[in-house]
Amino acid sequence: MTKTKLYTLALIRSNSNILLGMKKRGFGVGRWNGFGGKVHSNETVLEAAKRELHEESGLMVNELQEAGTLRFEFIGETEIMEVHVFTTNKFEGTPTESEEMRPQWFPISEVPFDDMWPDDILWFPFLLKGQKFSGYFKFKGHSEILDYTLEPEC
Ligand SMILES: Nc1nc(NC2CC2)cc(N2CCOCC2)n1
Repeated sequence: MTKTKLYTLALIRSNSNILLGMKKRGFGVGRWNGFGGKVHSNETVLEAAKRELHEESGLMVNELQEAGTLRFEFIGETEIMEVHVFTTNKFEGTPTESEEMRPQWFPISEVPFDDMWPDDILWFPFLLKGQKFSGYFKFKGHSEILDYTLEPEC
């Protein structure tokens, strides 16, 4: 019986730069990513996105824009990961290293896709154009996408 687990992912923009964090431990360790994680049972997805962003980067946001939804299946595992992606260019604070993440600004033209989750290069163009998206990815392990669907979502 497949079980869906909710996650958040926040991508912070500033002019032509995007803030990514190097994951220092746990799921996705060694890869650059936006900031996010599990949604707790006592919070909304939006509350979780703001909490995780602050915990992992030190940044505070009043609002986050919904950017898209990504669902991930892993061969041999029953859990589906449902990742709600958000973005904003309005934030307060200075990016600060946490136990989880080492933040760094990247020019949009220099996003280090080779050191990110393999799905990111596929949906980033939608994010950067401000076009909401919906994607489903079937992974074998943590580096091979067996197949996927990805479409704009109004
Ligand atoms: N960029 C990205 N790509 C992902 N791909 C799936 C693992 C194969 C997951 C993910 N996150 C999941 C955990 O919470 C943060 C975002 N973030």
